[in-house]
Amino acid sequence: MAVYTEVSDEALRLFLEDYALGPLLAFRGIAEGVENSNYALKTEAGDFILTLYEKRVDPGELPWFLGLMRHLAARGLPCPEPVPARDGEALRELAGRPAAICTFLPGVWPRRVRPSHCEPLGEALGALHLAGGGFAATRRNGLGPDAWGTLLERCRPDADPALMRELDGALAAILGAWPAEGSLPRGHIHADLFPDNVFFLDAGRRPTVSGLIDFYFACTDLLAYDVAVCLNAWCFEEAREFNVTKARSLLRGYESRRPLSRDERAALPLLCQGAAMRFLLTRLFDWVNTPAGAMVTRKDPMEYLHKLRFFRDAPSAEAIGG
Ligand SMILES: Nc1ncnc2c1ncn2[C@@H]1O[C@H](COP(=O)(O)OP(=O)(O)O)[C@@H](O)[C@H]1O
Ligand SMILES: N[C@@H](CCOP(=O)(O)O)C(=O)O
Repeated sequence: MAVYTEVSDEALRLFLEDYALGPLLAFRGIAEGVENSNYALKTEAGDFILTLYEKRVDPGELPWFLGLMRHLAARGLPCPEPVPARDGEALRELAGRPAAICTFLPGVWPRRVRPSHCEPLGEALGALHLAGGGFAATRRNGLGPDAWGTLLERCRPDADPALMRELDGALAAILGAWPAEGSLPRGHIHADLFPDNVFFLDAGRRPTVSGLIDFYFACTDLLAYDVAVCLNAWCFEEAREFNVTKARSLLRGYESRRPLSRDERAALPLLCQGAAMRFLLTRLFDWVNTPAGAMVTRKDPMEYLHKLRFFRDAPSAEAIGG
């Protein structure tokens, strides 16, 4: 479910009067997604996505997200491009919510990740990091290492004490070893580049990336941390074993655009533990705080406990594909 705010035909008609997109041809709510309300929109000018930003997105940060997407799209990255209205403004209001229209991207996200998806994914991530280079404004990572301790405390009252003890130990080890400020390259990262945020056109044996979406966790942080997020999200099998072939393909693709430094490569097992901790904690928080009966599918935190343990025990960067 991801239509939290309904839009009436009349409200949409009035909203579209501000744009030069021609008459409306079709309009439907999109069931996928969890954060915002998304609608597919077709006008004489083509296909678009209308997003109404819901409570978890800070309206003050929307200009940064939309600005980054505009910057990346202008540099050829296949990401949604905010569409300005006649007055030049893309960020507007509809049904009492901040709202924007973005370009529609073709393709589908892979329900089952194959090794052949991982190299093009890595290339697209490397391209994103390079293209982000010229975007001057920065955004702090609100779900970075300095937020994990607070998140852990917020989970503690409702979580299993043995799990909390394990996470206390793991978090202390991760934070104690985390790369010092300035020691690894930084830039704009996606920070949530999971399979459901990457569209492919499945052209035979070599799928091609046709879209990168959902930039609403994007921020300015260690570039290699984004690689670590992808190693977590793309390189484990259903039965939870790590697939080093997928990891090597991902890194090969990434390095074809942006080679990792020796220090970045050496830091990968630690960054992967950090990324596993981040998704474990947000999932755990949502797990204990989602009211019974809410129309949202909760994601399994324990999947990330398993990944955290795997990366903690990895003997070297080579063991995880680096
Ligand atoms: N630019 C786009 N082009 C095509 N489809 C899109 C686009 N943006 C979003 N979608 C569709 O909307 C769904 C939810 O989008 P997403 O950004 O993941 O939502 P949320 O932020 O609520 O999790 C996607 O799975 C996709 O089907
Ligand atoms: N990728 C995160 C959850 C964020 O969901 P999204 O629909 O906004 O990508 C996770 O798997 O925990």
